[in-house]
Amino acid sequence: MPSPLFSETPIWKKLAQQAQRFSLPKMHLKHLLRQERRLETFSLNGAGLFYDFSRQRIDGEALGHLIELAEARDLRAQFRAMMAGEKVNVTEGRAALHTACRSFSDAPVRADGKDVMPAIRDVREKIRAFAEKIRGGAITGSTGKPFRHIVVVGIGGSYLGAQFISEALCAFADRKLALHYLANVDIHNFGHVASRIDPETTLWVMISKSYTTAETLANTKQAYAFMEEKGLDPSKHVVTVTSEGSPGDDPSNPVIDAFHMFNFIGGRYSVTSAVGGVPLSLYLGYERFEELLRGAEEMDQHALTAPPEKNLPLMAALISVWNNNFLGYEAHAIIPYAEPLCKLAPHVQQLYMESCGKSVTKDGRPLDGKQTGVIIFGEPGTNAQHSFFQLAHQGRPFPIDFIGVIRPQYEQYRSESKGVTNHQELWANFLSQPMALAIGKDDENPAKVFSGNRPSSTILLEDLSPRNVGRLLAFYEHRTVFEAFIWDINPFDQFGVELGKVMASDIRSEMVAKNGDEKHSFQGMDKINEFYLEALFSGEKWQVMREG
Ligand SMILES: O=P(O)(O)OC[C@H]1O[C@](O)(CO)[C@@H](O)[C@@H]1O
Repeated sequence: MPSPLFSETPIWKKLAQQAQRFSLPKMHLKHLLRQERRLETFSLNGAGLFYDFSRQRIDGEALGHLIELAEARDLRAQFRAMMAGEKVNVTEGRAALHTACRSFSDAPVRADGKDVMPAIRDVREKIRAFAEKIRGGAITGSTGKPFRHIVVVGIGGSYLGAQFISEALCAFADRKLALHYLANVDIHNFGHVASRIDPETTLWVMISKSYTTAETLANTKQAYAFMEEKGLDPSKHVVTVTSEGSPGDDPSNPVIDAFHMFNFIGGRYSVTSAVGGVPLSLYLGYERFEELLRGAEEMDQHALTAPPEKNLPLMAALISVWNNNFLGYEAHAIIPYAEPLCKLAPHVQQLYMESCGKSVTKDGRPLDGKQTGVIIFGEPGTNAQHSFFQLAHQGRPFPIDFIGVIRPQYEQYRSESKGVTNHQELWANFLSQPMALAIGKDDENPAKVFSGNRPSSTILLEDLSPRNVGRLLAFYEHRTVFEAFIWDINPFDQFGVELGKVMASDIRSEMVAKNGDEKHSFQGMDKINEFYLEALFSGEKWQVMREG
């Protein structure tokens, strides 16, 4: 029996009624914030994170109904099924076992009846040994020099997670190693990287689960041509991370080493597999990668075992659904007041928008667009304050996650300006922004009125250690899947990326024909694309446009 559509459940109706109360002036956040014990009532501690939702447009009654929602949709049972290896990715007939990647327990985890843990432990061990050899100089490039540059080639889930973590933890990185990312097929990305590396001391890490992704294959070819042009032997400069049996898992194409990821791990959930493990262990050392895994494991266990009213990612999912489906916000910003988390928002953007950007339930029943994910974006504070916060304060409202860190990674720099350290200045803003958004301000001049009543949550970490970053990573992963479980959508497939790829393939065929025969005509294509292809190949139409 499929579960009823969320919008047809009694709890949906109750929540919709609750939401109406929040349009009353007395429910403005400036009043709600005066409630006694507001912070204590609407905040949680768990797995090393503090999650404060006291500045959300919520009260005890609405919260009670949200907890009821968690029970009505059986969220923890769905999460348990995911962690136990059931085929929760129903449209692709697969398990979603990213949590197994960071399990250090002796308990088996079965997918298709087979314990996946031995293979996962083997990969971890292989990563540890490999990273030690590269970092210690036991494996060198083809001219015998130790590696000093790592170029990670991959896109989407085979890139964004590693980039988020490597930025977050770069204070711990080996100073002798520079890390570069080559994701975009745009030749500017390659040119930029090529101009910053020393080819002889460069290790290329090719990451692709499928090894069919056009951008990654094009960049891999470019890298091979570059190495050969420099007289280097690619087999001594390349390592691959891919699925067993993929086109890249090819023994006839020798590489220094090959690491497997598994089909039960989705790209955007793969940073704790070899996808993140190889580049992060090279850059930070395996021990730090393992600390990250242990932090993620703590959050996994918390999400699995804590009851809904104490469960951080589950509560964050409930709040997000409340904001989206019942209060009508269509976007959500992630604003870390911590520069090392500068790539958190792009990572969560893919994680969440690829997972929750769906239009049907997991068994194919149509949903209206308002019943699935919102638009995620973000930038670190205080930079965000000087770019788009004008709109956040006086334009269209959107909920925000403010993320703060008590102790910075660089505690040694303590000079003061206006009587405070840089970190204290950062905190003054980190504290003022959610308050200003919530409370607002009246003014005789309408242009200076702040309507307030703009919701936000605050997430606090003690520091940016690998363990805490792992906890944060898993918090957002679980928040994402809990939301999907509420809507009954599949957060593990991504058919929405296919149509554009197919169309690109048709256009590519036209380009191939033109490259082979300059007389090839684009006539017969749709008129708009004909125009652009003419512009690309001849420049004439562009000329016409400029003259016109
Ligand atoms: O690891 P691959 O197979 O190269 O895929 C890269 C990315 O492309 C996507 O399929 C979407 O375009 C992502 O889901 C995936 O992470």
